[in-house]
Amino acid sequence: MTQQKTKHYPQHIDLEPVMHVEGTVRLPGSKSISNRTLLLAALAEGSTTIHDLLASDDTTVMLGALRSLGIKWEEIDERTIVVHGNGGVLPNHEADLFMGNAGTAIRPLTAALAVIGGDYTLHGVSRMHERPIGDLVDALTAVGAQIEYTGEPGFPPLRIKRGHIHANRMSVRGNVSSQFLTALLMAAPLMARGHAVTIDVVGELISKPYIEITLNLMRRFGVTVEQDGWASFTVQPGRKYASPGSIHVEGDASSASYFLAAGAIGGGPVRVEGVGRDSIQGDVRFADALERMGAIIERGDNWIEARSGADGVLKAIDADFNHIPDAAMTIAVAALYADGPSTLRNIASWRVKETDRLSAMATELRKIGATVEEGADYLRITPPEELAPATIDTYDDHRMAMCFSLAALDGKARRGNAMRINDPKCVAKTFPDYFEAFASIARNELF
Ligand SMILES: O=C(O)C1=C[C@@H](OP(=O)(O)O)[C@@H](O)[C@H](O)C1
Ligand SMILES: C=C(OP(=O)(O)O)C(=O)O
Repeated sequence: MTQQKTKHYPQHIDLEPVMHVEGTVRLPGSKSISNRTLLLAALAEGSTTIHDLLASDDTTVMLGALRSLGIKWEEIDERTIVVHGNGGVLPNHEADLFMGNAGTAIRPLTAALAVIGGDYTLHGVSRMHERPIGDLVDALTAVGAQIEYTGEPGFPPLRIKRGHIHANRMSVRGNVSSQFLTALLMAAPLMARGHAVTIDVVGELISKPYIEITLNLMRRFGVTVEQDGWASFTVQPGRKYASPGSIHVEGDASSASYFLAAGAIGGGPVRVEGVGRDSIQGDVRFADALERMGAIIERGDNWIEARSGADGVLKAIDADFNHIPDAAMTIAVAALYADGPSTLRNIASWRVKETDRLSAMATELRKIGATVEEGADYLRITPPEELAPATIDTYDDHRMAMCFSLAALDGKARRGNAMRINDPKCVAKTFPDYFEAFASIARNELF
């Protein structure tokens, strides 16, 4: 019943040093677009054919949840799914939903289920039970939702019952995760029955480009949100989701970052296909950061290409990465090849993702010889004279595994090394075939 095919991974992968990278990679579908599209299609009137949907752990849990809720969908082929929307009504009023570690599944579903009402339990892997959800639950309970914590207050698991929602105006904090605002926005048309619903953001809003993805996809499903800067968002009464008929999922711009960085470090050109200059994903701006580091970037409608600059040495960077928290992890590893210390600022949200990424990143970069200063919300990375071979722990975090594969690359300033990546199966969260794709751009045997 799940879409993702089971794949077998070894306990660790040993990467040989890579002398040169070059080639083209077709990206898997965007996780952020896939999971939003699945939920919007389920809530819409009519059937939606979704092309190039991501097949990974995060979409598998969303598809499984929709099926448990009584939403019908079928797989046409490996990359195409048809979801039969049920117009904002869920056939099953009771369900136990396993959400893995997918923030893009549990947060939007919590809001939608709390508004629709029923008897639902949402839980996930142990790390999911340490990832905050209190700001979203507070926003929903303040307008009449019934949500209980069955474990630690502020964290999943959750039990959602039928509440009495009266939401003309609601507010949510935006400084821990933008996914809470995304969740409320996607549920807002279900609340805007006979009156408008305004959502005010309290304090700072992080990861803003992800809100743009949400608004863009809601618009494609027929609901326009009125926006007052980043401070408040209004859905007018009577707006309902309607299927656009068919929708195409862009390639994942965060997944693109590993290949673009590879091209920038290891010669290139490396081209990614599936995202381009018109992408709706903020993470395409990762290419701008690489450009600042001296890489040569070219962009087409549906592709981006990176290669090393004229002297081949990456320039150190000091920048705010709040807008691209996921792709910024790739910059942290690219910084190993830079001509001086790099500073990644305003990335406190790293602490509450798949692992505490500030701490994990600092620990693993040090194994390769870097000097790392770990602040509350920043990392300062000074590359070593020479990179050391290392065994990298991945903390059940797909991005740790994917980023650190880059340290096998030969750069102009520093040579790559044999890298052992422990527990490579964690890449299945968003990119089950990552290591095959990485091997396809290595111009010597990788394994
Ligand atoms: O809405 C989304 O699709 C996402 C938002 C970001 O999370 P935060 O808003 O928690 O930073 C990002 O890190 C995550 O991978 C996907
Ligand atoms: C933070 C991430 O995931 P999630 O959608 O679970 O928040 C991520 O993919 O880097």
